[in-house]
Amino acid sequence: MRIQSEFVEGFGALAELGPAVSVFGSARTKPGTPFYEMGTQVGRRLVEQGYAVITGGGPGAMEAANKGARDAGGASVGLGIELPFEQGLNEYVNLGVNFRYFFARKTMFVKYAQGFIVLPGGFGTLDELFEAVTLVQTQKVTSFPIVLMGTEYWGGLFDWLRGTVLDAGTVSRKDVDLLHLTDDVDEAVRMVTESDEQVAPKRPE
Ligand SMILES: C/C(=C\CNc1ncnc2c1ncn2[C@@H]1O[C@H](COP(=O)(O)O)[C@@H](O)[C@H]1O)CO
Repeated sequence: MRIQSEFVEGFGALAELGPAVSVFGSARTKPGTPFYEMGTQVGRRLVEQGYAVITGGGPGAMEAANKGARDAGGASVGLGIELPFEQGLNEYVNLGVNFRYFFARKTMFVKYAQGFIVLPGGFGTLDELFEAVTLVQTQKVTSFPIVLMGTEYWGGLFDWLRGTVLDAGTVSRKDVDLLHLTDDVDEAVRMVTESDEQVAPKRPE
């Protein structure tokens, strides 16, 4: 069965990955733009801190993070998805797995990551962001940090959640505090790695 084999293949490919951070972001971010540069820096810094980088394996911000990770000599994972306008995995992926089903792929983003960094993005990125935060909120996964990068880009959403949504009582203070916001790559990487050290202080060499 195709669905089952996607889970089996994904688990098999990623089982030995070691510590990793999933990086989400727009498929439309163009090389040479500030957000693309931010993505490459994130990929690079994560690898320098001993983490593999997991992305959707596509163009834009995903490619940027994979490029940073690959150029820094680290594991650069791409979880590709079959789409009608598919472009294949970007050239900076050095461990790729392809999926037909979004839900099998999403399981891999969460199961093998110790944190999430979210670059500016559209519907796909928002879907991945809120899936991650819902799983943490409902304690279906360990409480991983979720860091949004780009204060100007995400500021409106962040303020809306902390204002309208919190005031309406549809989320709790604890829920909105799961999300962090910064422009600083080192701070973003520190937030995900420091929390991981607290959760898993000893990792086998
Ligand atoms: C839109 C274009 C190509 C799409 N190719 C994708 N390849 C892999 N993963 C993708 C793709 N598009 C979306 N995703 C996933 O959603 C997130 C980005 O979505 P957004 O709507 O662009 O923010 C990303 O993290 C992927 O996991 C042609 O440019």
